[in-house]
Amino acid sequence: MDTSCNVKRENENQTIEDLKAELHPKSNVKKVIGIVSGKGGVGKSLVTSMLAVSMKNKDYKTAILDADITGPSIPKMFGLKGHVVGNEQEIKPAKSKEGIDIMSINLLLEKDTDPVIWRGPIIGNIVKQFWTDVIWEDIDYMFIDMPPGTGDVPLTAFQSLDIDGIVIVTSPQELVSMIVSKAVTMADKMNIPILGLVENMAYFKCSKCDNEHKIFGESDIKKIAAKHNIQSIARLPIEPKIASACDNGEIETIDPLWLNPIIPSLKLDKSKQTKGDGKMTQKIAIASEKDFVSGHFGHCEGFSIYDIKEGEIDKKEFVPNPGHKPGFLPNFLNEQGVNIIISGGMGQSAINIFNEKGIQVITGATGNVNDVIKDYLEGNLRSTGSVCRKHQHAGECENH
Ligand SMILES: Nc1ncnc2c1ncn2[C@@H]1O[C@H](COP(=O)(O)OP(=O)(O)OP(=O)(O)O)[C@@H](O)[C@H]1O
Repeated sequence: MDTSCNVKRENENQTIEDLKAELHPKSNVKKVIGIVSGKGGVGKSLVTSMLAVSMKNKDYKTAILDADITGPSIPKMFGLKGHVVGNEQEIKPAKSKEGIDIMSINLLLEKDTDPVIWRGPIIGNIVKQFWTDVIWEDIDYMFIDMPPGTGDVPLTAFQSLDIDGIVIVTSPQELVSMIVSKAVTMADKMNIPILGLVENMAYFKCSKCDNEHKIFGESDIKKIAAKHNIQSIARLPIEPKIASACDNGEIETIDPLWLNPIIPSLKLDKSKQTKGDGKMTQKIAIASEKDFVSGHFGHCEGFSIYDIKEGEIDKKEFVPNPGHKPGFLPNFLNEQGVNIIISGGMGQSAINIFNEKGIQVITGATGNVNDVIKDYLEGNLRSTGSVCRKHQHAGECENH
């Protein structure tokens, strides 16, 4: 027996597409990534901020829409205090120190400690207005710090904004498997791909013994990702420097290397790709002695140069060291198109020249070059900032 009534509910045939709000006519955003989590406090805003910094460092024009209306932490992480300017027709986003465009409810409140106690529909409307009324000018990547959870509020945000993909943030204290399943179901319903999974607070690296301690026990994040066919996983440690950077509004000073494993999955669609074309390729040079990282940049035997395409090694070649006159090698490697240089040690003047040219320097690396590049691609290689001083290896590290 058919127990359903024949009256069609209003909106029954309305597709999710119909609910999508239009960007302001003056806005132009190429790729929109939503960052979601099962609950508050797991590091969703941190990952949103670090992804924005990471893409900004790769020369993309980047923005953050803080849709976490009841717990807006983005302005604090970037040290933004002032109010945004706007009128009835349009609002200009605030700019971070490094030039990331940011919109958050905290930039509209009288005091940033004022609580936001509105209910779901009002919150949904504010998120929508951040999308429709703010001028997002020529943005390559917009990262949306979504409201936590998988309930009504994030659902409305998903339905009204044109999101290209989501990144899920979890922490080991959560019921990770359940949270990921819920987020996957929500994304499936919306037909939005899951681009990556970030496990925040995955371990603590002790500065004395250099071991990784799994404070919350072993995680089965890889199994969970495989179950849901999520390819890209990044792990963030519990890191006091991160906590103090968040508290002091200095998130842009934190090197977001840990998130490298998921960066390739953010690539711009071909249809939307314009000036960002090709930036998902990288050229990484490792100062080498045969197959090992050289301790002395200037006097190394040569450079193992890797072409990286979408996170994978596409080509590797060995380029002999053409000579170590001061200032010569950084220019030489720049001409080769190198974006990142990895070495055991390096002199400060060489580091300065690389920095001026926008080439990232990672020092303190040791071991086989193939292991080092693997560590880099998995987000596990950190720069110690090791600088060779004159008295240690005169001339060898391009120190003067
Ligand atoms: N990996 C980490 N190492 C050290 N501190 C961390 C780390 N991740 C997060 N924190 C700390 O936890 C705080 C909360 O993180 P964050 O604001 O990103 O969480 P959230 O999931 O966005 O929470 P909410 O939704 O409540 O805003 C940060 O301000 C930071 O101080």
